[in-house]
Amino acid sequence: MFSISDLKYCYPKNQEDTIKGIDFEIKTGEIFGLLGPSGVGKSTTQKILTRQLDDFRGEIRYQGKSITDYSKDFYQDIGVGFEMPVHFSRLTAEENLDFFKKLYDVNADTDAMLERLGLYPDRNKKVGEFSKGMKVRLNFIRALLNKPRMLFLDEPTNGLDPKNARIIKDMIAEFKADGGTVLLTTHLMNDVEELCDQVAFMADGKIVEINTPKNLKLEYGSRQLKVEYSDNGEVQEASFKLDDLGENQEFQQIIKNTKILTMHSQEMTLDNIFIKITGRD
Ligand SMILES: Nc1ncnc2c1ncn2[C@@H]1O[C@H](COP(=O)(O)OP(=O)(O)OP(=O)(O)O)[C@@H](O)[C@H]1O
Repeated sequence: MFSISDLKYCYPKNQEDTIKGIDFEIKTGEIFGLLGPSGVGKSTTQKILTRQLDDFRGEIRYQGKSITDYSKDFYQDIGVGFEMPVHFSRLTAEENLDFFKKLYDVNADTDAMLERLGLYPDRNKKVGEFSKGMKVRLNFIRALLNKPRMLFLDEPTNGLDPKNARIIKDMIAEFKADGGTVLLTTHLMNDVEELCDQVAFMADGKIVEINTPKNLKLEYGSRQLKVEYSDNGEVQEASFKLDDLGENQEFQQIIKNTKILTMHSQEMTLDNIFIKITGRD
């Protein structure tokens, strides 16, 4: 759906490129996670792909055509959830949505979304009186109000309580199930693990790794087996490499002569992989 080749970008007042030649592809129907520590260029990449920043170098193709060859029809196709919710604070939630709906050919049922995200009772309240979490939820509805085919989300669950974060994640998964494609930026590795088909790690304006979450865990995981056993009434713990369990005498001895309490293969968490790849917490 999106194909990005050798993308570079320098902010007008900066000396150095913020995006330093990145390549990736987002396939139709997948959720692609763009990850990395603060300041590496994730939001800048999103802004370029959504055509908020021009003057990039390299090539960006959407549905096979360069994004610079699209006119306003490009915006009919995409939905964008900015990191910082931007609303008209003197208008009500409903007035905000009605305003933005007028910009599009097709409109979604926003009442149903307001209901689902618990905002329907407050739809006639001025957005200036909304809490941060309410603004984030309204922002998400705005991203979906034109029934987009491609959704750009920058930290969509930021500042939400677990219940509302759950609803947003369900809605993202449903969007994908209905054939939608998503570019997701987040710091929350649980969200990545749950939602993303592919992830790209950025560090200092470059992509340093692209893979599926599962492959990353296999590649970076320690592949250890942790065994908890009872030996003469005393609880003990031991870890073994999964790869040579068959030949490991100590492991064989524990299996034969002790009572096994628990046994778990140890996977690397995405949080640890993130730190390992990007070198930053
Ligand atoms: N308008 C701007 N003018 C100049 N430099 C900018 C501008 N916006 C962002 N930058 C710089 O570009 C770099 C990348 O910023 P960007 O917002 O893309 O990072 P990010 O990875 O999205 O970070 P975060 O996770 O904190 O949102 C940073 O060094 C930032 O200071």
